[in-house]
Amino acid sequence: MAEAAAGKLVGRHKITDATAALFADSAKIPDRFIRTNEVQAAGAVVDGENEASELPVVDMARLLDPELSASETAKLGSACREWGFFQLVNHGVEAEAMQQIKDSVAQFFSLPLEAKNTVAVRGGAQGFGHHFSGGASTDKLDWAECLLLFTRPLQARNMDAFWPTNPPTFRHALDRYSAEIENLSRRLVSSMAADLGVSQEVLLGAFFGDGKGQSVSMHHYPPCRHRDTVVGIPPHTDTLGLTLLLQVDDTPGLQVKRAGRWFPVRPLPGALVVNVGDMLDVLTNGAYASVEHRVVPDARGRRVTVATFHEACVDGRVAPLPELLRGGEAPARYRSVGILEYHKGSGEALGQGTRFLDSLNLKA
Ligand SMILES: O=C(O)CCC(=O)C(=O)O
Ligand SMILES: [Fe+2]
Repeated sequence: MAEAAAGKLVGRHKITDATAALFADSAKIPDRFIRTNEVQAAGAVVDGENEASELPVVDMARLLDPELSASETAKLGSACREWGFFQLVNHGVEAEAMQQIKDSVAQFFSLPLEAKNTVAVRGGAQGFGHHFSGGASTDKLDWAECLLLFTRPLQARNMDAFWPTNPPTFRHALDRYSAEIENLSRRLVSSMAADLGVSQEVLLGAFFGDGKGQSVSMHHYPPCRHRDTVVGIPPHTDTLGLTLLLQVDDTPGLQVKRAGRWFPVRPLPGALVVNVGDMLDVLTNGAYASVEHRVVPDARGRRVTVATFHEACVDGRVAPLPELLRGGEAPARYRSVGILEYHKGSGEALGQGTRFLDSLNLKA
């Protein structure tokens, strides 16, 4: 949900003492958090026991193996087209880097509020606080705390203001994890280029060329005794290009929408959950789907996650890749938009509870 420019347009609230007390004991939920109507209107949840409801699984080791690569690339492509989501196993992120970021983020969220508020939001996108507020329920709050930080390009980091020094491992852990995830994303995007039949150089440049942004959004969803009345994160699509989600514990909560119903994601041990964001949907001219998802808090366990977002554009524009339009032979599904207008538009849309991608759709 995070994007660089949105904070200027849509506010993020600080976490208050009253909210911290509520998150520690959810016996009685105040009005500001009660969203029963929204929860009911969002639709039915599919029974997670049904095997057919499982998210596709993609194996990075197979993508890199010359003998297995072709079939695994096809699997990756169909996951991005059909679901917009998959679990990535054997991703190769160093085990120690994974453990460090998990421990550091979990420890940060366990601190008293006063310590967390040393890196509180200050009117912009970054820092510790609630999610972006706005949309259909402007006055309502999510059942979650969030620490959002810009990690790339390196000059976008505002370490003094927003990077915690408590726990002492935090900054190093995030720096290392950010680099690991960028490297992994490069490998994934290369395989996506192979699946799409477009130049690897162009797609890699779109994501990782000079100045391209990476941001990391860390979430803590406290348990809630009245989970059917509150919202962890409301239904949304990710406005940037590609998201890789690390689930720190095995508490479920993420749900993906498919054919009008919500499919719970059951975290595979050690896997990352990857999803297509709106920018990649536009770049692929709609071939890859940016799909709605949401988070429902658990009744008993807390849930901690680390979502890493990468933005993507070509020559400063978010537009279908010319290769996919085959010199005008294939109709463009989306109009082209400059990156600044894109960020501004998605920030405004978020505030109005609409989706900026829809305004780019030429077929709508
Ligand atoms: O925490 C999660 O499971 C999902 C987070 C998410 O969807 C987001 O930050 O955009
Ligand atoms: Fe998301």
